[in-house]
Amino acid sequence: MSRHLDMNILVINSGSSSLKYQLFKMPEKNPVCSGLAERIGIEGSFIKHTVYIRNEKYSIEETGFISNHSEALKQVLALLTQGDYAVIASPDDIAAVGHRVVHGGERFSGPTIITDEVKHQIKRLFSLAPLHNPVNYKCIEVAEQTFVRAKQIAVFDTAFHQTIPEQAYRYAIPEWYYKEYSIRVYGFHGTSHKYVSEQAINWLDKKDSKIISIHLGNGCSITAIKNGRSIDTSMGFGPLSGLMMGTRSGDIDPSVIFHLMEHSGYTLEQLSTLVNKQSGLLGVGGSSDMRDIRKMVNEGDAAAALAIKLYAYRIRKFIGAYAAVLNGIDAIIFTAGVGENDSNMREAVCSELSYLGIELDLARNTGYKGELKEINTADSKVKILVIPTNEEYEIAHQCFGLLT
Ligand SMILES: Nc1ncnc2c1ncn2[C@@H]1O[C@H](COP(=O)(O)OP(=O)(O)O)[C@@H](O)[C@H]1O
Ligand SMILES: CC(=O)OP(=O)(O)O
Ligand SMILES: [Mg+2]
Repeated sequence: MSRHLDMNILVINSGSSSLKYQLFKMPEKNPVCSGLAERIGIEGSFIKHTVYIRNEKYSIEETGFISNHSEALKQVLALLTQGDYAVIASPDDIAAVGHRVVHGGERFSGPTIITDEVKHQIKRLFSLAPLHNPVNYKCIEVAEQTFVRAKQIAVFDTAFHQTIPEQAYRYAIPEWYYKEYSIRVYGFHGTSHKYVSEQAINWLDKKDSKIISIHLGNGCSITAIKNGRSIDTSMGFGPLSGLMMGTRSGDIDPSVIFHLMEHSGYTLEQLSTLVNKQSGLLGVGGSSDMRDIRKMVNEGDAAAALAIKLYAYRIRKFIGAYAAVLNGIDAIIFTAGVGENDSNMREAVCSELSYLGIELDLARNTGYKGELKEINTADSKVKILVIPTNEEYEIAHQCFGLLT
């Protein structure tokens, strides 16, 4: 199946629990191949690799525990270059590798060629995005060693949120902390919020648009988007605040941290582990994976049922807040692993939002086929859209723009 291609851009999207990749022959939107390594670091890891030839797709799945992202990436590279499902003859066939990098601080507002200095900046931000930047950095190093002739390009999750106004990005602490330590809201999942909101704007065919984009993956965030620009978002200084997530707590009163430090002798590292890795769905319900939680709920598990309630409640609360921030809503978007696939979660979120003009059509809420779908009733004032995110295509598109 091996074939030679020219302007190939390989995109690596390392999330907190998964590694996704797609290879594009730009400017074509359809990928040459795509894949996903899931449940990295937890039981039941697997890699699914799919090759697209004309209108057919051919997939293989490899199972076996994958302990970390660099191991996952090495397996991916073997799939790309060896065996029946290989799509490139040699690593030199890749012109550029686009890397999703989660935290770019205030410095990066667009795609950036990775130099030693850029790597230094990514490293400096490790402590602010501990589940992501170290993994993103590792993937850059593995890619540099493998694709020695390719340009390595970073596309930052924070870039889309650089339009957030001061009243939303500043915390109510003395300015000195902003000036000296750059403490402010940065916001994350920007590539995803940008991509899905652009699809929604096309769908609405409306010049002035007020959109709430809800990204529910392992990490979760919600963004208020006015006329295509992010004006507020639930994640802040790091990808920890806001919604409840797979293993992250989302919003938590900082007094809880002070209390645990003072009375239980927790170290900084233990506290970071608690709110980043032991909380969210995992901490409340017993698994970080929504599919497991759903199974547990079906088996009558009360903790898993509570986890779902908390998760949906927090999203509803933010929709209310962002309706106020935007002074109205034209559309809400559900995207990413949970947002796209979990119709029960969409139902739980949309229930009791009719005062905002959000009316879900239960029949349309099912049978999602991986394409943009409108799931509101005909009378609903607000469109409810399920839109598959495609961070990889967005990254390839931005890399292509930078190179050409
Ligand atoms: N069919 C499904 N029903 C419910 N949840 C799902 C389904 N498919 C995937 N998910 C959930 O999506 C989440 C992962 O989303 P994803 O966007 O891939 O995460 P990330 O990119 O942050 O690693 C997991 O919690 C997983 O359980
Ligand atoms: C920023 C973030 O939380 O990313 P992910 O959802 O991929 O973990
Ligand atoms: Mg993700």
